[in-house]
Amino acid sequence: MSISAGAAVIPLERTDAWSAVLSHARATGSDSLNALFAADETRAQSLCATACGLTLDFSKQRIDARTLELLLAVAEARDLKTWRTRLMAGEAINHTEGRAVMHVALRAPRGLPMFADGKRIDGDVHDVLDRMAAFSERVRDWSWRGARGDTITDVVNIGIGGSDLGPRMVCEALTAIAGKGPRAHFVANVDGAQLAAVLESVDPARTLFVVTSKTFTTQETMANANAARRWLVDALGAPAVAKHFVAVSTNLDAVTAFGIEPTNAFGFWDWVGGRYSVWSAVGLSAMLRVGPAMFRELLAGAHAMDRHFVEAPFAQNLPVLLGLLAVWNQSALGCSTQVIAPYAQRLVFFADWLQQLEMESNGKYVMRDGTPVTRSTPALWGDVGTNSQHAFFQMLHQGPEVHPVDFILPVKADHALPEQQRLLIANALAQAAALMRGKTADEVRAELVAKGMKGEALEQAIPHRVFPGNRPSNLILLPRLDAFHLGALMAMYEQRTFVLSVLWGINAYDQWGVELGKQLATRLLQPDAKHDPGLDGSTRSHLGLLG
Ligand SMILES: O=P(O)(O)OC[C@H]1O[C@](O)(CO)[C@@H](O)[C@@H]1O
Repeated sequence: MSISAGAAVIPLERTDAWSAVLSHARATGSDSLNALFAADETRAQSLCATACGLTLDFSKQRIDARTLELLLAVAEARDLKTWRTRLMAGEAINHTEGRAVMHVALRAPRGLPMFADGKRIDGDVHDVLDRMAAFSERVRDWSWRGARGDTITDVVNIGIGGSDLGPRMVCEALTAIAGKGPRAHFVANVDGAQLAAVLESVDPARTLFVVTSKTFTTQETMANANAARRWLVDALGAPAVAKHFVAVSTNLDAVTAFGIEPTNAFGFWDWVGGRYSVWSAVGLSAMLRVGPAMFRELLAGAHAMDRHFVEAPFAQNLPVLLGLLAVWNQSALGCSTQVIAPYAQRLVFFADWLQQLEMESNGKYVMRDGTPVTRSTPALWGDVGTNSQHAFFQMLHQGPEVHPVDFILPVKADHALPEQQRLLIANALAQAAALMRGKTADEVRAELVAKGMKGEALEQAIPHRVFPGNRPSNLILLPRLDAFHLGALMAMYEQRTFVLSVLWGINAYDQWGVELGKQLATRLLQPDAKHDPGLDGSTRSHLGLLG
């Protein structure tokens, strides 16, 4: 059953529910966060929700109880419940491609009936998972041998976008607690520097390449996979490909054409979007590194969050709250970007993963019915704390625009350096508090006078040291960065992206915007490109660079 593309979408900003939010915002707009906390010390408890072990403290958002009520009414008015039902039922909500969106089925427990476009899919999902697990065990227990009989010490994932960012992020996040396993390497960039560096560091006889590509046609991935195969064949001969290459794809014909045996191919389906695919066979490289048991824990955490998303009332529903707050910050407060600051070195690739998830999903100029969005969807960016405090936090504190921050903090560390964990936690809390409280000119003056400054020097110094404050943030706490809580965290953001798409009236599941550049790159590589009348003079003048 497909969703009608023609159904007119009313922009969020033109709905009565949103007008009510804005009227309230105008009436309370001058209330600072400091004043809101002074008036109600309990807001830290009342503006807080928990699920699957995660806590979302949103008391440092510029809202009061009434704002929240009105935002929840917006979710109702945008028919979020109906859309959620359509998503979970496997209807073809990706109407521009006529596809269901069923990454939730990839993490559902065995036996739970799941459907895509009316067809039951959970059996196929678990068949592939079981094959991945069996294969991973063989590599990890050293019964899988390379062409010369060697054990596999290194796994190289070749893929880009969703075929890279998810497994790379999960590997980085969980390797520290995963115990022994092959080393995992990730090659995404068509810049040969990345593949060359990896090939220099591994032994062909002990290396397994996992070519990961939903389409198996992506230019960068196929160029890297072909180069890796040439390198392997040069070292070990053509028959070695069968023992050193496996593939992950929905396009099994192309996999066979590449020369990878069907028994070494792990499939998935067109109802899995690339940026939502880490839960599928796309997670194979991560599973090889962390083991099937830990990978299944990741899936269990994500499934727990899916259940929470479906079952919890909106007022306590983490993805719903995050989506509403993001829309509030963007459309009511005019914030054009959203910052992600995980206070966990092991989440160093989290913002990268999330960027593709959010911006490839909701970075659209039209709504579902093809009419323009009324506001741009916010850019999302970030990096780990505390490093980012010494990079872009200056702008967050004193820049002219407000950029709301999600602070993500796993509380208990898995290393034996407790004092550093205390420092990390103190820094995360301090940054959120500083963004909110700011520092007034009077406070600065008092500090400088106490240091003996006076006169013109004092007056000139003051504005540079003032912090405007009143800058909103969420604090997201995980008890620990283990597979279950990582899965829950990722699924929470995936569902937040879905909520945003519903509030804005966008189809989050196509990505036509990546096509034009790809087409042009292919045209530029044609021998007669310099005669291509469709190319501008500037681009044509640089064609000589291609040699
Ligand atoms: O897995 P594939 O088909 O190689 O695609 C890689 C990536 O390219 C895109 O299609 C465009 O960037 C992403 O959606 C996808 O994750």
